[in-house]
This record gives sequence, structure tokens and C-alpha cells, in this order.
Amino acid sequence: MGEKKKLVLVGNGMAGMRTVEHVLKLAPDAYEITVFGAEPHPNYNRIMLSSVLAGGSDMKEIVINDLDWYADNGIRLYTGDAVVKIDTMKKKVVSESGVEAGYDALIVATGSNPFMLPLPGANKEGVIGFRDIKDCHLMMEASKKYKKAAVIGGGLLGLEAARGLLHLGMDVSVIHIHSYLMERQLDEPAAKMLQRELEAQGMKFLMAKQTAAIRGGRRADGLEFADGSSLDADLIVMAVGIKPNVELANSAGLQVNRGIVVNDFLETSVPGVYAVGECAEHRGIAYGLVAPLYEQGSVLAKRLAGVETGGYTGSVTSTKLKVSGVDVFSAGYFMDAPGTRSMRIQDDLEGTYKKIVLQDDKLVGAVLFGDTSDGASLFAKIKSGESVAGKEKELLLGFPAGGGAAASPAARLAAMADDEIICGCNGVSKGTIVNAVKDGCGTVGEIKACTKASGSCGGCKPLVEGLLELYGDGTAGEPVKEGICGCTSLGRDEIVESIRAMSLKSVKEVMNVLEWREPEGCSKCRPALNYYLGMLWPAEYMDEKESRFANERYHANIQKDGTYSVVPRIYGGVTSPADLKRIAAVAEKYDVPMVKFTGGQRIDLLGVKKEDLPKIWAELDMPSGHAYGKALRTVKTCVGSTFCRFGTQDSIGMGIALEKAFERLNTPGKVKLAVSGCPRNCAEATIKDLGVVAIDGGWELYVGGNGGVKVRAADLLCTVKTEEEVMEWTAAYLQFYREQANWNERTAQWVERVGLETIKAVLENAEERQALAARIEETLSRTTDPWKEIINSEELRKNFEPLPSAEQVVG
Ligand SMILES: Cc1cc2nc3c(=O)[nH]c(=O)nc-3n(C[C@H](O)[C@H](O)[C@H](O)COP(=O)(O)OP(=O)(O)OC[C@H]3O[C@@H](n4cnc5c(N)ncnc54)[C@H](O)[C@@H]3O)c2cc1C
Ligand SMILES: NC(=O)c1ccc[n+]([C@@H]2O[C@H](COP(=O)([O-])OP(=O)(O)OC[C@H]3O[C@@H](n4cnc5c(N)ncnc54)[C@H](O)[C@@H]3O)[C@@H](O)[C@H]2O)c1
Ligand code: SF4
Ligand code: FES
Repeated sequence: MGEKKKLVLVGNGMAGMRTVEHVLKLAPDAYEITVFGAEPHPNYNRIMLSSVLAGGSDMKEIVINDLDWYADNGIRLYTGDAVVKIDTMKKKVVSESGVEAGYDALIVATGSNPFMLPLPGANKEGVIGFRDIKDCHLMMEASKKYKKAAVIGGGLLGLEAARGLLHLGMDVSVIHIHSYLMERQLDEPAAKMLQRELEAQGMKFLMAKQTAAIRGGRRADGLEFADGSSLDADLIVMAVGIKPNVELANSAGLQVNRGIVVNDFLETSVPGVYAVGECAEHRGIAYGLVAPLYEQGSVLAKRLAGVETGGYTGSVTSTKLKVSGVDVFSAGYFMDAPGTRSMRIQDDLEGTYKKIVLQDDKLVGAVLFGDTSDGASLFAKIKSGESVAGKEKELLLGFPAGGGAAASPAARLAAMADDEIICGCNGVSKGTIVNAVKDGCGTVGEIKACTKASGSCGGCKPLVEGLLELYGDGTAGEPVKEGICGCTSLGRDEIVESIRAMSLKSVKEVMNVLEWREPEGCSKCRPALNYYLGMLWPAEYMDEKESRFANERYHANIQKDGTYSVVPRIYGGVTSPADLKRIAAVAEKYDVPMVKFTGGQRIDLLGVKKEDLPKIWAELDMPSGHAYGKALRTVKTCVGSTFCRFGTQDSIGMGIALEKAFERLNTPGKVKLAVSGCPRNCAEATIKDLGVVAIDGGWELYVGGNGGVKVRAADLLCTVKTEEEVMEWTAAYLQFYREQANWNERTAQWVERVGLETIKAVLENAEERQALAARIEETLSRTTDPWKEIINSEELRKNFEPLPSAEQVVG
């Protein structure tokens, strides 16, 4: 073997070092390698700085290659020593401390610098970017001394910084120049849902605000805005984008636009000099996410190792916000544009949103909020460019992993194709991970070491864990265990049983004792635990409002424009002139833009401002119709024997009695009832969660019906003679559903899952039926009307006050 060539890397960061790792694998003996890093650390996972700040990781855990690794691989490393000159004629670099290193091949991987707004006062102490370990330390230190932080920029970095600062106990305001957050990754509906979720975590927002200056003496003490308002702040983090770090390349005479111009083989304008990572500009794009940079690194490594490669042709990117409790995913071209078609579903109650964008017959973009489990599959379709003609609805409603959106995480993973990418950052497919598992990797750490999957942003960790559980221990293909979400591997029954057996009494306690992976949980497990605790301990458990979706916290449905809807309870759909007058007066007084009848025979006041809600409730003086919650919604009735000539029973009376008995009941999913006065069934009782149909001399009870996305005709549960029996069977059935169903499972899914015969067997046993009815009574005896509670509590009313403007924050 001839003498080794000299490879020098300038920039000991993520892209450059990934390239070196590849070179070592492909051609371990080809180069004598020297690395210069401006930071005084070995190579670390910059992405995880957000997690360090938010308390999810330790600084020690984010080191990718420790000093021993460099030594073991024969790499000469200079840390804390920036290269200040590249001499392309003499083919050598010179560092700040005077070290000179000659090269045959030089990689420039100097990354980016945060873009610092050139504002008056921007050089004051306390004004920082968020890019490296030093910035992270500065924020941690500031949080010990100061209270108020301002983050300028509501993009990925700004929001992750703000979440970290909240975790550190600071009062955090995000100042964003646009009217909605993350406009580079999200459309407006998803961004508004995100904002509401972050507000619920305690973040404050000043939207459509332009910062004009930074106030203060030596240290910053606040911001001034272009509209004349201001905000107090002791720490100011600028997160308004990045700019490629090209100073060195410029002075060396490399061709530079926004970034260092490279071709498909990462070659710069000077022979023997390559650029990779955020500092490089390929076909006009300088990327700011690791996945494309790693793809570049892999091509460059092949080039340097003399392995054939087709070159780098550019990347479609996807992003996930790394804020615990919030699931956001965006990929490709997600905005509507001429020539594209889009489809979307938004469920304000569940707090989920999904948009897919199609061009010709291809999927070109997607935005997901609340449930991002389809992200990997959608991204695979975007990247492959395959035709999705005829499958558009399937893509929107969920992948057919044996059941689409409702399928379990394990079923979805099992149904994924082997070439689908699980780890977006590192481009690792399901097949590669499964092979690693079959080859003996028994932990996520081992899979990471072997495939790199989960080693960067960590977003794919739940999927990697899922694959480990599915294919581990030689039981390939058979689901071993599936958790209710990525935070735990425990299923619903195990959790409920543990809560009962160990007398766990709060969401936090459940997460601690049952060793949740995410200390704060997520938007799937928090509301589920809140429900299970309330169901098991009706007497003692204090509902945790912060674990509920926004609609249930505000007791009103949020509409697409951010206003709310008010649906008062109208028992059995029967109203009175006095109630109608009051509703009309309120609608006029508060300029309610629309008054509409709902499908459930209620009156809906749409377009109400949040701050008007308590006043409107007070003036209506009617109970909440719970049109926003997982609760008994409506009991629809036909006119029945009171007026109808076909009516055999008093359906209105029965409907009102049922609604009065079970209003305010918390249930795993929403519950709709109906009562028809004869088998003509004008109240459509057989597509309800529970429908009552009068027959001669009695009543039939139907269960598990649904008239929504997937229509299901209800099954006949029983035929009874008296009204008392209808009440008892209804009570027992609802309580059995409350106790047995998964949170968020409608009765239709539940009945199908457990089988009608199982439910019948329990309810036909009079003793069990009465015990269930007694348990629901205990719960019902403790419910209160949420609107009244808010009207009567000054503290609760504060949640409805408009957000303070910047001036008031100062004041
Ligand atoms: C807080 C945070 C969270 C992020 N989260 C994500 C995420 O979830 N997903 C994602 O895909 N991306 C994320 N990113 C972006 C990702 O970290 C970057 O895209 C990636 O680190 C870029 O790699 P790079 O090697 O090009 O640059 P860097 O990792 O910045 O490395 C460049 C290195 O070069 C050094 N350097 C510069 N000039 C010189 C010189 N003259 N001499 C010697 N050394 C020099 C720098 O000090 C630096 O260490 C995040 C970024 C931050 C800051
Ligand atoms: N989860 C992730 O994938 C992740 C996390 C953090 C950072 N990153 C990456 O790090 C880089 C930096 O992130 P970023 O969020 O700073 O960049 P960005 O460019 O994605 O977002 C910057 C945001 O700041 C806003 N802004 C611009 N000027 C402003 C002003 N004067 N006042 C208020 N707001 C203003 C913009 O509207 C934009 O939304 C990006 O490449 C990003 O992709 C990714
Ligand atoms: S269901 Fe029967 S009783 Fe009720 S309105 Fe229709 S026809 Fe009349
Ligand atoms: S998706 Fe980021 S580490 Fe796997």
C-alpha cells in the first residue's frame, strides 16, 4: 500500500464528522485525517441542545464521538482552534493558534451562524443566538438570575428555545414577525393549533410584531417594537434563521453565493477542496436540517474513498418540532399553489389536523398536527414520487395497516414496507432496523450504534422501539407489546390495573411510577391518563385541566378562525319561547355572526370571542351542552306519542329523562343518544352510540351505532318493557363502556372490538347491571356544570381574558 493521502476537515460538526465516519468505513487506510474545530468540544449532537435545555438530555449524553474515538481512529484533532486561512496554492490550512496542516483533500464544513438582527442595542449583554453548547450554558445561567425571556422568531429553533426556557422556569414571550407560527413549515390552521397548545404550556406570543430596538444599559432589559409598544426582557434569544458560515471560504477565493457553491459531488470551484453541510450551497439551496446534509456526506465520502456514486441530486425535506407534548410534522411542498390540489381533515376536539397536497397524481407535501404517526409513510410517498391516484382518501384518512387511522402503532409498523424510512435524519429504513434486530441488536442503543437510527433528533425513537418489540426475541412479525403512545410500552389495561392496584392518584404520579420515557408525557397519554384517573377515582380525583384538549379547557369548540361556538343544553331538543328570547338577545348583544341548528337538534352560536364566553353563558342562564367534550352530547328525539299519530311511546319524555340523568358525564369518546317513538325511527336512533326505539308495549335499546366517517348501524342490545328498565340498562351500558373502553374509542369501535355478546353477557346479569348502574350514579352525583363553575369563579374567569398586549406586559 502506498503512502496515505492527507485529508483535512475544517469544522468538527455534524455534517463534516459524519463524512469522516463514512470515509473510515469505506476506506479505513486511505487517509491520514486531521480535524479542526472552533468549539472546545469533541463532535456533539447539536440537535439535542434543545433537549438539553428542556431537561430531556444531559450534556454528556449528546457527545457523538468522544476524544478516545478520535485517538482510536488515528485522527489528529484540534479543538478550540479555528482555521483562519486556507492556502489553496500550497494546499495547506493555518489555524488560529498557528498550526499548519497540508492536505490532498480538504473538506470545509463550517456550518452556519445564527442570523442576528442588526438592531440598535443588539450587541448588549443578554442578547444571544441559539447554536452551540455555549449558548445553552448562557441560557441556563441566565435562568438562575433572571425571570423574563424574549425569543425573537417563532420558527423551529425559536419554539424549541422557548420551550427550554419555560422548563428553566422563565416567563417566556415569543415575538414572531408573521401572523402565524412556523410559516416555513406549517399552514395557518396547523400553526394556530400549535400556538394554542403552546399557550396552554405557558408560552406567550406577540404575533405580527417587528422588533425595532433592544433597550437597556450594558445588559439588555427589553425590546421596543416598530408599532411603538415594548416588552420587558432580561434575556433575548434571536432565532430568526441562519446564514452559512462562508467567511473562510470567501477569503480563500472559493466561489460563494449564499453558501459555498458545490456540484453534485460536493466539489467547490477549487480542485481538491470540498464543502459539505450547512455552509454548502447545492443547486441554489443551502440546507438547514441534518438529513440532507448526511446524504451529502455519504456522497462525498464515496467520492473521497473512490467508491462509485451517482452524485447528490438534492433532497426533499421533512421536519418535526421537538417540543414534548406537541406533535407537529411537515414535509415537502405543503402550501397550496397553482397546479396543486389539497385535502385536509381537522378535528378541533381531538386537536388533530392533517393536510396532504397533491400535484398531478403524486403526493408532494403534508402537514400533520396532533397525530404524526403517518408522517414516515407520507414522507416515503413524497420522496418516491410514486402515483397515488385513487388512494388519496386512504392517505388522508390513514394508512391501511389493517385499519387506517384507528390501527394500533404495532399494526402500522408491521404493515410498513421494508424500504420505508423510519429514521429521517439518518435515512435508515425499516428493513435495515429489522435486520439489525434479527442480527442480535437487543436495545435502542445497540440499534443506534449499528444503524445510526435514533442517533440525531431522536424523533424516530418510538418507532425504533416499536420495531424492537415487534421483531425482537426471535418473534419476528408477531406484535409483542404495544403502548398507548410512544411514552410507554404499557397498554391501556396494564395502566388502568396499575392505577387501581397501586392507588395512583395523579397524572404525574402515574408517569413517574410507571416510568414514562417522556417526563411530560404527550398529547395522547396525558388526556388518556386524566380520563382513567377520573373514571377510577370519581370521589377523589381532581380533573387536570392542563391535560385536556383546548376545547375541553375552554368548554367551547374552537372554530377555524380562532373564535368559539356556544351550544347550550336543550334537553331532548325541546325549547321554549323564553329560552329562545334569551338566546336571541345574547346573539344580538354580542354580535354573534351565526346562529345555527345542529344535527343534534341544538342551537349553536358561532363566532364568539373567547373573552365573551363567560358573559354569554351567564346571560343565557342555561347549562353547558357539552358540545365540545368527550361526554354525553345530545339526546335527539322525535315528537313521539305526544303529537305523532304513529307514536307508541312518549319519546320526548324519555329523551329528556335520559339527558337529565346522564348530562355532564365524562366518557372515553363522545356519546350521542336518540329516542324514536316508533320503529319508523325519525330520530335516527340506530346510528347513535345508544338509541332507544319504542315498540308496542316496550322499548328496544340499540348500541354501537355511528353516523360519522365510518357509518355503523347499531346492534340490538335488549328489549325491555318499562322506562325504569331503559334507565337502568342505559346506565349500566354507559358505565361498562366508561370502564372498559380505551380513551378516545367511540362505542362503535369498542362494540366491534369486544363483541356484542361479551357486553350482553355482562349486562344481562342483573346483579352486575345494578352494580354498574350504582357506580355511574356515584360519578354523576359529583358532576357540576362547568359554565356555572367558571361564571362563579374569578380565578377561572381570568383564563378567558384577552392576552395582554405588549404595552400591558410592560405596564
Ligand atoms: C438547537 C438546535 C436544534 C436543531 N434541531 C434540529 C433537528 O431537530 N433536526 C434537524 O435536522 N436539524 C436540527 N438542527 C440543525 C442541525 O443541527 C444542523 O443542520 C447541523 O448541525 C449542521 O451541521 P454542519 O456540520 O453543517 O454544521 P455544525 O453542526 O454547526 O458544525 C460546524 C462546525 O464547524 C465549526 N467551525 C466553523 N468555522 C470554523 C473554522 N474556521 N475552523 C474550525 N471550525 C469551524 C463550528 O464551530 C461548528 O462546530 C438544529 C440546530 C440547533 C442549533
Ligand atoms: N426540529 C427541527 O428540525 C429544528 C429545530 C431547531 C432548529 N432547526 C434548524 O435550525 C435552523 C435555524 O432555525 P430557525 O427557526 O432560526 O430558522 P427558520 O428560518 O426556520 O425560522 C426563523 C423564523 O423567524 C421568523 N422571523 C424572521 N425575522 C423575524 C423578526 N425580525 N422578528 C420575528 N420573527 C422573525 C421567520 O418568520 C421564521 O419563522 C433552521 O435551519 C432549522 O431548520 C431545526
Ligand atoms: S319515529 Fe314514529 S313516533 Fe316518532 S315521529 Fe317518526 S313516526 Fe312519529
Ligand atoms: S428521525 Fe431524527 S434521529 Fe431518527
